[in-house]
Amino acid sequence: MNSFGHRFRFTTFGESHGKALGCIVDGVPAGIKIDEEFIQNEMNRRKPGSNKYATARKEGDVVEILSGVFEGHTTGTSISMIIFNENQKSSDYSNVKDLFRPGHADFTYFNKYGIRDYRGGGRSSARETAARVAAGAIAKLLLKELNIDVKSGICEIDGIKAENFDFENVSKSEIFALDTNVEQAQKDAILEAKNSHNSVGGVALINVKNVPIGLGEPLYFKLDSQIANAMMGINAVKAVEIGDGILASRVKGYDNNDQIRKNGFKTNHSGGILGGISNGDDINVKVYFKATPSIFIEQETIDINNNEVDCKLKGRHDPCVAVRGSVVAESMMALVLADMVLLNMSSKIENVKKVYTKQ
Ligand SMILES: Cc1cc2nc3c(=O)[nH]c(=O)nc-3n(C[C@H](O)[C@H](O)[C@H](O)COP(=O)(O)O)c2cc1C
Ligand SMILES: C=C(O[C@@H]1CC(C(=O)O)=C[C@@H](OP(=O)(O)O)[C@H]1O)C(=O)O
Repeated sequence: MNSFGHRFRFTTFGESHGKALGCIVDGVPAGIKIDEEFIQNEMNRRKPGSNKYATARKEGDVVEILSGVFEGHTTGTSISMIIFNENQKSSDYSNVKDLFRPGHADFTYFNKYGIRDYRGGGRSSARETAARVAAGAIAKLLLKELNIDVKSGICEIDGIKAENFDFENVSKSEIFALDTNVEQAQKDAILEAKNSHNSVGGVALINVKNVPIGLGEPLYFKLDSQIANAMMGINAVKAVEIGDGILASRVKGYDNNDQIRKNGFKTNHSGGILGGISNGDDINVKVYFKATPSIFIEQETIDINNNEVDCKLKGRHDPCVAVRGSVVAESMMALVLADMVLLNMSSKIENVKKVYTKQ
């Protein structure tokens, strides 16, 4: 069982080759209009089997809401949602039943638990991220009420930077014509890797607009630490950068500081976060996905009895997980922000009084 969040909480259940996956979202205020078409559209943006850049496993990823919604609005009780698996092909995994795929979670799951659902990696499969996107859609509906807008896009695939995207200088560029705009050279790199039975990695950029000042709980639940935790919890994510990230360690203070005028910050090197608290500027976060571990080139590994063996995989895999992963990262950002919005309501006595005293 995984749990996430303080006020706006969610947990997911299910395995990739089991009967179903789902989530429970708790702490959602009553009265939010639930747009089921919006939720399904979010699911469709992530779902597998939609194009040649994704795994061929075809799933409808249709979400059924089981609780917490009445006459189209949240009731303040926990919202549970279920997504039935339709297209498991577990026979693809029969030859890796007793061996560990390099780069996947097989080795660590088996050593930690002594038992492993080898079918698609079970719980370690990113199929679980479907449930996160369902939960994230509820968070987005809350954020929509506050006009907070979370978007994502691909800024790099296999080391190829998006042309319209000034990756080295995020804070000055007009980057946010986003929405998973994978450019042609990047698409070609994905197909080239796929055709040579290999895979590529990539970087997604998450941008949030209309962020109120004050989100984030110092000192131990800083907004940036919560975002990093959420992003690093996504399968295949190996690094997270807030704002200019690594670049901030390479430039001088004068060039990194965002100077302030009465109508706002002149630049946004910080990624919209200072002292763990949102400063009202856009939040910009880059999420680095490694190349898909399951590839179709023969590799060396060991089996559960420590014998050295060759590993030749079958099945259906994403040649580049960053593309669909960007939607997951966007959902995780929405979940963190929804949580922080609710937590922040009690940061000042004026806000508490607004709720508890008659106006
Ligand atoms: C959206 C998405 C799709 C993924 N698809 C695959 C896949 O088809 N095959 C695969 O081996 N790994 C895939 N992964 C990555 C694995 O789930 C991940 O590498 C594995 O669980 C090991 O975890 P780690 O890479 O975080 O250490 C995907 C990840 C994401 C986010
Ligand atoms: C099913 C999804 O992606 C899966 C993620 C995944 C992995 O190892 O993470 C491996 C593949 O699983 P399978 O071999 O069972 O098809 C992908 O297809 C999904 O995203 O919904």
